[in-house]
Amino acid sequence: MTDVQWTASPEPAEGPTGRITAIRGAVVEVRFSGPAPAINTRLLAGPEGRSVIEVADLIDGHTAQGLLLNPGARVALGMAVTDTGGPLTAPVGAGVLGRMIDVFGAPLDGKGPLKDVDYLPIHRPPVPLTRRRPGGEIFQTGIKAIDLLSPIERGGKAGLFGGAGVGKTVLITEIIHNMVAEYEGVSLFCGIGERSREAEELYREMQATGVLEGAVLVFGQMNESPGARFRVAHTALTIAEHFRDAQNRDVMVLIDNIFRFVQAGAEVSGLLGRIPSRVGYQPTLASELGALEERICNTDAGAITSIQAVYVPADDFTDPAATHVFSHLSASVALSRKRASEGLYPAIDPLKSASKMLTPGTVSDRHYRIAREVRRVLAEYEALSDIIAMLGLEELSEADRATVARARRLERFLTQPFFTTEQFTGLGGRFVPLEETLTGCARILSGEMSGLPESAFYMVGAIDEVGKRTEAA
Ligand SMILES: Nc1ncnc2c1ncn2[C@@H]1O[C@H](COP(=O)(O)OP(=O)(O)OP(=O)(O)O)[C@@H](O)[C@H]1O
Repeated sequence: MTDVQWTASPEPAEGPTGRITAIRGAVVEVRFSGPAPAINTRLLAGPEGRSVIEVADLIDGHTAQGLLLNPGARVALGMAVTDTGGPLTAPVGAGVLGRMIDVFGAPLDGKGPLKDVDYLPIHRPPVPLTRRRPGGEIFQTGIKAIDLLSPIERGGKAGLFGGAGVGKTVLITEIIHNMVAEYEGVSLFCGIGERSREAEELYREMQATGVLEGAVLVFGQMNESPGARFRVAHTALTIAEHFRDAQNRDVMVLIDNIFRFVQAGAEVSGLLGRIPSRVGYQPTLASELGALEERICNTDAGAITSIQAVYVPADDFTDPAATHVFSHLSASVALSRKRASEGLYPAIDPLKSASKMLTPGTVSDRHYRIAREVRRVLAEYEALSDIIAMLGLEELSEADRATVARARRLERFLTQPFFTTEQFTGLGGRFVPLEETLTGCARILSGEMSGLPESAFYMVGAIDEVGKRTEAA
């Protein structure tokens, strides 16, 4: 850990001191002569208080067990520990805009200390139900498959689910690209347990596209301690809540990857010697996730919209981490390995992706009808796929063949070149307004385009491009 780390938080109050009596990896036991500090209290140890410990358990009235949050810092038996009397704090206010910080609020961008910030505790109860406001509006992403089949709610929570390497990070970066520039609120990106390279790339890209000024980046990447990865989401949410509550602004919180939050919680639980629960996860999974997710909500002051990438271990969508995250969301976009292997990017599975916004009263009737029809045609195609594999297309009835023709064109039309993948696909990105996506799907569904080659529909933006492509060929 760097020197700036501990200077990021305000000066520790001169509180009661204790002594370290045991060290087990990142877990430290501290004995106080007076009463032990409360759970979640921040303790400081080592030279100039550089080692930050968060109290996790109380062993008896005088002894606390805590997690060392910065692994580079050294602690030793007998070392003095100061009780700061409060929890970890996060910097909030205009001074964090345009900055990249870590879980302690320390700058990671080399631009010097944060100015013009206050500090707030990172632990807060969720907003009571009476102060919450329902959403109801749709956020356009410009990504055809998402806008059509799992529209994202303004002030809602959306999850991008997928196994390793199916395109979660690419998709979330594209959403940032398409939405952040036009978004009038504050964007907050929280990186949890992913590669540091991705953090650096995102920072550079946001700087290059000029959206960094209205954004905050908070990182606890995979090289950080489990405690830091576990708490970084709380730091990020505290910053988001402050923009909402104190400045009445809308905030978009992008999290890559919420699974790593659950995973860090499992590591912390293991370090503290708690008995694991189903599939090795912590017994407190549901409450930990609930305490975090429930903080993301709308109030009269403003809306927090959140888009979260969710890693699905071994592509098993019944994994407890994935199902628990799923239960908090208003829209879920499932990425499929099969589609990725066929090059159908974004590899969104139209039948598994869903949104509670896709109901007649919320989206337009046209949107609802077309989305249902697209799903129906694709589901029929899937049901026919075994017969096609065994007997061939020729054995199908005329009506089924027409369905297959439409489904295969729809599948290709729902692919899209991304701005953020331009360097390696060589194709310019496309932002497709919802109306154009609907028109394209309606035309394919009507059968009027079944005469055109399937390849003409692959990696296009709006439907006019299909015609232009066939004319040029
Ligand atoms: N929309 C896309 N267009 C073209 N290629 C893509 C697209 N999405 C993903 N890919 C390919 O898939 C690779 C993996 O994508 P990405 O890193 O987003 O996956 P991930 O699901 O975040 O993986 P991990 O779980 O390992 O972080 C990319 O490097 C790229 O080659």
